[in-house]
Amino acid sequence: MAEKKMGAGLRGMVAGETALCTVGKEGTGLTYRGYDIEELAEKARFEEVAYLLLHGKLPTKAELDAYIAKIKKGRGLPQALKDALERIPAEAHPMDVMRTGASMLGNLETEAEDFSDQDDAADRLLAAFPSIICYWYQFSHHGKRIETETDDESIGAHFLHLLHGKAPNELHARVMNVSLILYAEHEFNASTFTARVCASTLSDMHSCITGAIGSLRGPLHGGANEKAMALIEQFSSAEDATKGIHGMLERKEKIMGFGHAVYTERDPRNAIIKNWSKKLAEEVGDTALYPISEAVESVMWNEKKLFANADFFHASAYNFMGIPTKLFTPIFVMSRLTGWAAHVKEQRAKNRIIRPNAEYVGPELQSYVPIEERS
Ligand SMILES: CC(=O)SCCNC(=O)CCNC(=O)[C@H](O)C(C)(C)COP(=O)(O)OP(=O)(O)OC[C@H]1O[C@@H](n2cnc3c(N)ncnc32)[C@H](O)[C@@H]1OP(=O)(O)O
Ligand SMILES: O=C([O-])CC(=O)C(=O)O
Repeated sequence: MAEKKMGAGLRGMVAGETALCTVGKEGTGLTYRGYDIEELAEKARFEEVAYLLLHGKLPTKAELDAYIAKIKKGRGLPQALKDALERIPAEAHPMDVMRTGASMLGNLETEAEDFSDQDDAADRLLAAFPSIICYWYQFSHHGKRIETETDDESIGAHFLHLLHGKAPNELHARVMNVSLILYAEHEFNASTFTARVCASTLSDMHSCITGAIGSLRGPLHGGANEKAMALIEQFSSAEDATKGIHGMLERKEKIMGFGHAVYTERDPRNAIIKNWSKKLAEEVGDTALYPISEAVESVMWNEKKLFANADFFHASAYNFMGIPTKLFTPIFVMSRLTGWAAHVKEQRAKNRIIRPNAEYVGPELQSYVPIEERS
């Protein structure tokens, strides 16, 4: 019997099982272990969601307190890692810094071969990522060697504190919390699939995460939030954006932060982050970025029936909190680490090496030609 031909990009193919997440059920849904994203974004702390993904259930109060204490303890960086970060130039892309940080930590705190400390490896990366990116950023851009151990209760506040040198206000801490929840998990997206393929060879946690960071970096995936910012910044007003996007569509250019491989009607994360972006716009008195973003959204829907994905309104939201554009995708890493590591654990628990086939489209069998006879 002929094998079923794969769709381009494996679109629509079921490539394995997961108990972690449903994406696009009935066109729009998103749940983490059965909990709806809208409810999690409204009521939960990111640390609870991390625990839910990594440990299979929402934590009790005592479990959450212990988990937060563990994360706080993991914020310090080994000297060898700081030395490595100090050698990375300011011009480097921060996603490359994240990739190096994960990999270097794997050299210094290698996971046990039997994976008995896989939870510790994941929790350490969760705690250390904000420290890694901010240590590098502050050293390379401002010549400062910062102390990365803060007393902030949340991972989002810890990041903003290290970035701005002071604890964030309540609104900013809340938006970071929501943002980290929204980005935490998304089934078999490209970066998570990368992590699972790596895990299926029985490789170590740090290799899986390092590979996943590489996949997330691309502009068709996590890198889209930075590209969305660059797009919005091109325009001076909502009218200018409307005209500009029409022109881009006529020229068949891709509009970053729109479309999705799975959702067909809307990305449920968009309305949530858009709402918070609006609140931030009011806080800073913005009269440009938010209306421009809405204008882009409206043209994309009216002209192409393409909706904003999770990345689009994250751009303005992060900008309003004073986060440099090039640090946008590293925030995605700080969050998605939880989904990646949970998938690594899930893959390991019921493993078979992931090794699909390819349809061969190359030349027929041919004879080797000695080099002196080749034209
Ligand atoms: C958190 C995340 O990772 S979400 C995704 C972030 N990425 C982006 O925002 C990048 C921009 N978007 C895209 O490139 C795509 O929509 C993807 C990568 C997200 C999904 O890709 P696919 O599932 O392959 O969608 P596909 O490319 O088949 O889109 C269908 C049609 O819509 C068009 N389209 C899709 N997205 C866009 C877009 N952002 N701008 C303009 N046209 C688009 C395609 O060109 C295609 O048109 P065609 O049939 O005439 O060729
Ligand atoms: O699911 C995808 O393909 C991309 C995405 O939205 C995510 O990873 O959050």
